[in-house]
Amino acid sequence: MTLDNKKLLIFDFDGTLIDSVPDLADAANIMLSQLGKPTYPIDTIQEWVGNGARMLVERALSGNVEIDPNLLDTEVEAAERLFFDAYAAHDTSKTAAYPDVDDGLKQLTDAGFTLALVTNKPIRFVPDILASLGWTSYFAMVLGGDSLPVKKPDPTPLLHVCKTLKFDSLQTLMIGDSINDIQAGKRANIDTVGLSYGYNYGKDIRESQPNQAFDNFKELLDWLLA
Ligand SMILES: O=C(O)COP(=O)(O)O
Ligand SMILES: [Mg+2]
Repeated sequence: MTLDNKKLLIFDFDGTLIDSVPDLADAANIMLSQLGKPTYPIDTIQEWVGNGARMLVERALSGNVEIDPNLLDTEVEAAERLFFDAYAAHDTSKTAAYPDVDDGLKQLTDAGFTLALVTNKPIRFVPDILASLGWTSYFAMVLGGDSLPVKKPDPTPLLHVCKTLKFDSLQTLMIGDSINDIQAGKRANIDTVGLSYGYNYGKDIRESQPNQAFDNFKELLDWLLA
């Protein structure tokens, strides 16, 4: 892979730019307590993040990354409402940018890259979190997990961003912490960068064979801005 022609950087959000698991875990545990169910430590809940809020709720109700097949839709929907209420009240309480991201987004913008955000997080939560970090103006386009009928690892959200912003897949780089980001990139014929510090079901992102992998945002910046 060469960086020469890369113009559009599509970033994942949770586990890539922000450490959001403390707030997601609090919201999941508030929901579980309200339902009289057992709560879980943050390290456990971290391994349930990656496929959007609905799946996090289903995994929390199951107490496992594998979803209990006996869960009822009505039960999940009621739990999801409780989770959404709890997360809306706490989506920026403990959420913080990873080191070097805040300044890095500015440096990448100044260097002429176009930035976009594609997260599996429900879109309703994204604008407030971006605003709380002062990042709204950095992103030419933002898609949430429910902005389109399908989410990552489906390639559709990435292809939709490329088409809307008028870049082809060869001009684009997908940067994320999860196998879902890497698979979406590969299926869209977009080169991928894996970041190892986020949430990937407890697995090393290098197992997903991204084109490049870095252990912190600073290394990514040094490579992109070299
Ligand atoms: O909400 C999730 O499950 C993961 O969100 P992400 O796609 O920004 O990592
Ligand atoms: Mg992520």
